[in-house]
Amino acid sequence: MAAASSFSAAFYSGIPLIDLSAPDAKQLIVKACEELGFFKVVKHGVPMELISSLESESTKFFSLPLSEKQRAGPPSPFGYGNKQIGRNGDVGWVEYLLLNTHLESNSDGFLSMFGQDPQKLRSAVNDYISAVRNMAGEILELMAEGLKIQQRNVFSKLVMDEQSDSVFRVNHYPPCPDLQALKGTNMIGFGEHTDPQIISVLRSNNTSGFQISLADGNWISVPPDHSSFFINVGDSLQVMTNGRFKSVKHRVLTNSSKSRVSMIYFGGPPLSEKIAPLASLMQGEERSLYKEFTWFEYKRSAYNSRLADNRLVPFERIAAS
Ligand SMILES: C=C1C[C@]23C[C@@]1(O)CC[C@H]2[C@@]12CC[C@H](O)[C@@](C)(C(=O)O1)[C@H]2[C@@H]3C(=O)O
Ligand SMILES: O=C(O)CCC(=O)C(=O)O
Ligand SMILES: [Fe+2]
Repeated sequence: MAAASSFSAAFYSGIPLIDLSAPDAKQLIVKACEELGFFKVVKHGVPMELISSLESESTKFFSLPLSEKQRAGPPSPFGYGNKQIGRNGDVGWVEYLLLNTHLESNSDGFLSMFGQDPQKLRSAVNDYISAVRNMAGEILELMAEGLKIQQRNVFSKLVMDEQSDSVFRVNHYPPCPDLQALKGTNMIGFGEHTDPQIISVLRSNNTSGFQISLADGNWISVPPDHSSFFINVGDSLQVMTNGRFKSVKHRVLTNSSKSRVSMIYFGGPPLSEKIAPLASLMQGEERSLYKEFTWFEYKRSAYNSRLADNRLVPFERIAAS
């Protein structure tokens, strides 16, 4: 397993904090998406019981013997995975469940293998996804309003659509025993990458490890907060805003003594949806930085890439000289 090249950075105190109920939320969200592509959300309205219930059902699942968990894998692309991320050679100190948000679409009836009480995990996942999807929709509407786009559902309709190709993931990072031996070096739990979709909504327990990369290339550690959500701008939203919003590069480093459990909703558009910079956001002579593509085309290309690759390069327009 790879070690991160630097010591884990000190906690960063500059993460934008958005109170979803505040009147200035939309302007602050736009600023955060332009500067970092990342922010923390409080007063989000998602009941803590839903969050705790999913966390405890997931913890029960990950405590099962490996042989039982493996009955729900390997992820192809959905299912239980251990250390291998994607199918192109990436590895991390992590085990996970990767699910289609339309639970009935998950292959091979693997949902029925969800531990001792499959129904409980299944309904915890369903309730959680539906609450978080609504919150993502609300945030995407605030983004459109903050950008002064007339059609306030221009982004939200993509993830709220019945055909939306959204994904849900629960990651478990066990404490990393090799850490002591390596004295102060952190192993990679989940290697650096950007998320391909429109928006990612992350919630974790109180274990540190999540880092984002700033524009200057420095990595900063995000203080964990189990009662808040963290929002990542994904590649597709960067394209729709013609680069105005930044798809944030992030990674997870392991912890030597505590396990980390995170749950991430990746809000993606329907497969047939055409993704391109919105004409209404182009100012004056501004040129489109990206070629139009369907989400299906982007996804196919993304799933053939390595985690750390810049997946937008093949879709960039060459600037005219
Ligand atoms: C290495 C890979 C894993 C990934 C598919 C990919 O080929 C490149 C993008 C990766 C990523 C990152 C964000 C999400 O965790 C994810 C589910 C996604 O949509 O894109 C993963 C993919 C995965 O784990 O299958
Ligand atoms: O587990 C985490 O905290 C983040 C993982 C992540 O970035 C991902 O699954 O795409
Ligand atoms: Fe990610």
